[in-house]
Amino acid sequence: MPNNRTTLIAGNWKMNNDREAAKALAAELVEALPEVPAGVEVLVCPPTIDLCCVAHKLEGSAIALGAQNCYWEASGAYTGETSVPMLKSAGCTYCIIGHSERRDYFHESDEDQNKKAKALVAGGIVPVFCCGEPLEVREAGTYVEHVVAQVKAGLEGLELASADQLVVAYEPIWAIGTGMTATADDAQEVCHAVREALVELFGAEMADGIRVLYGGSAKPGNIAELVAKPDVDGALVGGASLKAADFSEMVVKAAE
Ligand SMILES: O=C(CO)COP(=O)(O)O
Repeated sequence: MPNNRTTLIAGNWKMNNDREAAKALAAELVEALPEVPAGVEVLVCPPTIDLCCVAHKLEGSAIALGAQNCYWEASGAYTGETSVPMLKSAGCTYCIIGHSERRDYFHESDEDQNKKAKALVAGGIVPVFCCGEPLEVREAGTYVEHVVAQVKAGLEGLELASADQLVVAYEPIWAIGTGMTATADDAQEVCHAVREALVELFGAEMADGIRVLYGGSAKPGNIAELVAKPDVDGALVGGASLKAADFSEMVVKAAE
């Protein structure tokens, strides 16, 4: 049965581009996507330092702005951190949390993600909550349990007034930046399990409206078959989001 979830194509620029390159990429995207196709929403997540200049370039466009990380306290002595109200005032409507790179390199826990998710929803920003298994868990065959446990730990106790207040992104770590995309069936299997976990957390009606994305070597050549799967509602794109031509092609293909 077709669902009424809007496909989300989100670019995670990670730690790439200086200020001028970030502005140029944003301007190229606005030019390439003067209108976003019906049924698709487009989001870019530049590095924190470039949020304001990219926001300026995106003004008046249909492309949304998101951050790559946040802290859960609103203000205070937290050197180097960025709060939810600060992101909001910079123009962000989304914020990625729990990316495997933050979990691995910066030792962020499920509990950290839970605090971030709650602070974001309370502050009116949509968390893009990432989950995904490393290669050894995939090979051991316990990846569904692994991802479901991350989802439950990261999102338990979160209070949602509507389904558009949360996005989940399934990103198998072995597929990130490796060129090894999960097959569309692999993506569907885990995205479906994620949705079942969301049913347990938030109830069936809410879970039916929450977008679940796939991420990991998503590109123009595989986006159509990924989003054709019933539980894959878009993609969180790394490398291919740094090229305006590739990213805009993905947006168009996701709409077809
Ligand atoms: O980590 C990712 C997006 O958050 C995926 O990165 P790639 O698309 O470069 O594999």
